[in-house]
Amino acid sequence: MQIPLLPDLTHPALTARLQHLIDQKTKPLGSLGKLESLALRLGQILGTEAPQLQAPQMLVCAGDHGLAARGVSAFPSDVTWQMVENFLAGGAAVSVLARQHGLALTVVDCGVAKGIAPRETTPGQPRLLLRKVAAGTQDASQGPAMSTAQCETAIQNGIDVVRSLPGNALLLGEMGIGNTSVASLLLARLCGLPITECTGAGTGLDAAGIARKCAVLQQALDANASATKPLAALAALGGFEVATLVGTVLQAAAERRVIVVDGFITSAAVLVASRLQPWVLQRCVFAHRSGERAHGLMLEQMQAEPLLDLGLRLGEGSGAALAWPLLQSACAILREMASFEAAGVSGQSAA
Ligand SMILES: O=C(O)c1ccc[n+]([C@@H]2O[C@H](COP(=O)([O-])O)[C@@H](O)[C@H]2O)c1
Ligand SMILES: Cc1cc2nc[nH]c2cc1C
Repeated sequence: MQIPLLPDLTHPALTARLQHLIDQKTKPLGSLGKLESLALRLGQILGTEAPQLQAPQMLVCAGDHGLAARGVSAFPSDVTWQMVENFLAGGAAVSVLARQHGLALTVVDCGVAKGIAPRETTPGQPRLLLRKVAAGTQDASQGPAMSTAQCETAIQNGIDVVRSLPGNALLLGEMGIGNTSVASLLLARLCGLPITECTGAGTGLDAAGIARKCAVLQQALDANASATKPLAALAALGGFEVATLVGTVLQAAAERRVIVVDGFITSAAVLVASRLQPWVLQRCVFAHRSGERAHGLMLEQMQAEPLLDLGLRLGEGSGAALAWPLLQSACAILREMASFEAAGVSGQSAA
């Protein structure tokens, strides 16, 4: 496995030109709020004053977790494969939203416990890729969830999947019963935070359930105490879908694609990727702040400002899909909105 190298995208001349263009549009300075910083970022990522999003790809990575047997989720592991089938059949939230917004949907079996049967690819329909490293991870409360080799294979799978996809925008989603535990563990380990601050309800645990989850997660941290570096932490505490996502983030960032990050779990993958290659964050748009308690904390650790705050806590890429029209609008504003000069509108404020 070779971690892709990323150049720094900071380009003061382009940034200044983009900011000037945005400021000269027919509107009071700053009045389009976060859409303005979004437009600036998209221009920087795509390296142009006239950004155009092409062939957007929604990638949903799925995997199962040995930890789930310890009662850390409100749902059983079988829901992972059942939802994969639902994604492919077109009935899940992400299926509906991807259809609505014209996002090509690819579901990747990164390590679902049950065998997912291959199927024919029909153009315009959700696609299945089988990249299963193993049938679920080991129980991280007893030792490493993955071997180093398994973790590297999953990262490489993510790199290869992105290489095979067209377009210049990648929207990230995931599915895996137990994977809020993975995200909490990675946040605690990589940011040095107490597990109680990093742990929440996931699919719907009550207060007593969260307390039990915290106790199990503390055991996982203790059982993997020496795994402190990003890759070691990912192997010891992570999941196959999270490691695959790390690979997709690294590759998409290296190719200068726009990366639209969904919720708590996809953000955890970005956190790991950014510890391997800090410039990754320049290529990311954080779609929303999840209702999962520690997501705000995780975003703060990356100094990330999410676009939406709708109380979503579904995952699947649903928040990324919902934010997509904002990215399209930001590009259209940059490309099509008139300047004061072109429209003959007086650009001087009276004050
Ligand atoms: O994306 C989020 O912020 C998010 C927050 C809570 C739950 N989820 C989804 O719920 C599943 C994990 O929850 P849990 O309780 O099984 O750890 C997994 O399939 C995620 O897609 C996702
Ligand atoms: C039903 C269900 C759907 C999901 N989608 C993403 N995570 C999920 C978890 C559950 C339980």
